[in-house]
Amino acid sequence: MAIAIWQAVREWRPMRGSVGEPRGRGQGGIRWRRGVVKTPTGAAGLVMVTALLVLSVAGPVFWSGAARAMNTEAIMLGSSSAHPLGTDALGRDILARLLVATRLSALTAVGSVAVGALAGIALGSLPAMLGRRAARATAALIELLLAFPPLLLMIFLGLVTGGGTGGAVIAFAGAMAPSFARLTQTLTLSVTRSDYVASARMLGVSRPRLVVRHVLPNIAEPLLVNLSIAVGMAFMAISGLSFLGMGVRSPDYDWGQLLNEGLTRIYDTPAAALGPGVAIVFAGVAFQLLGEGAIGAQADRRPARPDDPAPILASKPSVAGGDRGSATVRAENLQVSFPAAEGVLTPVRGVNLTVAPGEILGIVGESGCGKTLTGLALTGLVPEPGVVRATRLEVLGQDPRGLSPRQARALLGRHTAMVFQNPGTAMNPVLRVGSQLAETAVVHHGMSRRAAGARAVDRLRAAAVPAPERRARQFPHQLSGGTQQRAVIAMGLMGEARLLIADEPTTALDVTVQRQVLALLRDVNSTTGASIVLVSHDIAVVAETCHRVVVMYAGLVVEDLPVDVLRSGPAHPYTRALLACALDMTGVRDRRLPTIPGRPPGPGERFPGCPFVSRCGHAGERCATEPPAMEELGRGHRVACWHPRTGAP
Ligand SMILES: Nc1ncnc2c1ncn2[C@@H]1O[C@H](COP(=O)(O)OP(=O)(O)OP(=O)(O)O)[C@@H](O)[C@H]1O
Repeated sequence: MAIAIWQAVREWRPMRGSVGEPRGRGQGGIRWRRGVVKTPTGAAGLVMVTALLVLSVAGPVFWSGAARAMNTEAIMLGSSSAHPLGTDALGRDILARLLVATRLSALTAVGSVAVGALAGIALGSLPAMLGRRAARATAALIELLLAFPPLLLMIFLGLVTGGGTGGAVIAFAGAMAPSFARLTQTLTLSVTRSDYVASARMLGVSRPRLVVRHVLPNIAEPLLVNLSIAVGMAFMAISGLSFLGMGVRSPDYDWGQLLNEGLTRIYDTPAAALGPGVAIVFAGVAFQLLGEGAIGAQADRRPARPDDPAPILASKPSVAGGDRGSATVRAENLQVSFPAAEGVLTPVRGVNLTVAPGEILGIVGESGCGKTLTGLALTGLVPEPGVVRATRLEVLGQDPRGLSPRQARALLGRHTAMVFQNPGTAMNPVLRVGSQLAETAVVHHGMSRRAAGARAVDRLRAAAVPAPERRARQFPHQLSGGTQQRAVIAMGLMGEARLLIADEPTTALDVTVQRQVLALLRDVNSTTGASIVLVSHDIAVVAETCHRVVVMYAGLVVEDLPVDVLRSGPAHPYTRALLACALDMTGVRDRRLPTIPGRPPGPGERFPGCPFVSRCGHAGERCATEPPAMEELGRGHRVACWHPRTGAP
């Protein structure tokens, strides 16, 4: 039994779960619970835990009479149909006592975990609430407590408290609290680095409130999983203490005490020891399975590996210094629809895309394929009465659809910048360029007008605007198109932009200025580490600027590929046709420019198979009837085509 306690306490290793992913309140929990039931281990654990719960409630109600009834004529009887586990030294039925003891065993296990977890969570959260020095001292205290072997700590606490039921509870709680404190500290740290917490902090939320409202709800899932496993361990450990005489004492009794009594007659009546032993193992396994099931459910909720983009750039530290591991943008089954006289129009029919930190993603496709609306949906700017739906939509860790105006300002205003096609309309014509830029810093960063003005000039310089001091004093119409676009990009740089969405930023510019603006975007990306989504109908522009390209057709992504694969040979006939149509300035000048015959389906049209079928030279029967699923071709290259091509276009 001592070995069992040792293993129970020693094997208690808190497991980390997924954190920092803000979910719609309640929804994540429901999916989590459903996930637990769906996994075989989780379902088995749930059934076993429910059985234990029922027994701990019903046991004392139905069997306490039998458990108490002494019978001097039935002392120390062996197993029989009347007493399956035999009787004890006072002639009491051991099975009845075992069933009755379920309640106390469960109460002590759950109670000790509750006390230990509360103490651990409180201690582990302190570093995030306190000032730097106090936080360091708390972290050191956690380290110190962790240095004590949990078994020794438990026995020590058991002895100090004088044993008994309360002593056993405190002993196990004290042994597990340091591990829980460490777990909470680690999880809290990862969440406090995320942008939504940074935003809340910048908005003046106090540290304790930050932890209670923003951090703890986001780490609740992994904590709960570990709690479940800890309860299983507690059953074994506290039974072990009782077995050793350091836990529950007469006249109370739990499974450990019954095991102790049974073990003295293991050779005569093995069932008397076997019964409590099986009960302890059953409870331990039940909570362990439930915890494992919850871990499985968490893992299932994470996106499948192939959907994760292969990072093309090493992730640069973002300006905001935030959640570096996660994607800047993640959209799954993104749809944008508009009510219309002829029914609902859905120009964006189910886009999946991910933008990694520091990545430049190009969205390319013919006019009307839904590129702009996709970009607008990411920034919460889809015009009324447009409806945005998505299985998952995250921009810098938050769903732009669920944000209050204040939150949207904090997220989109500070960390996201939009560069529009027409720089002339992107700036207020009656305000000087410098004061427009400064406005952003005053509103979002509370800068003084003077400091904001100085920053505006600095940012104009960073965006390679010539004579920035003079330009800052001018009105937008006094600037050339290229300089206007630079000024708009500079406006995006006023905050701590981690995501720049540039929608056809060079379409209104001549070729020379176009190249300069694209070079500036690449520059911004490499110097600030900001991710960029570049929307363009021009595949040559995208190929020149981006790390990765998403090709859209009729509101769907038909190909998602690294730019070198785009150059060497994309797989979708549509992408290949787009490339073939691209203007080649070095090519033969009198060559007739190829076009793609036909037109894409409109936003109100339905198609049972591939949307490109009517224009594709390689289409087969299946293409007209069955929509092709996105297939992984390796190296982050995915294509939705029944007949993907290979080789140079
Ligand atoms: N407010 C709106 N109401 C109804 N339909 C709209 C609205 N905005 C866009 N659409 C339709 O959605 C479709 C996709 O528009 P979107 O601007 O996203 O395409 P795009 O690929 O960016 O094209 P372009 O290159 O011409 O800008 C178009 O057919 C357009 O008519």
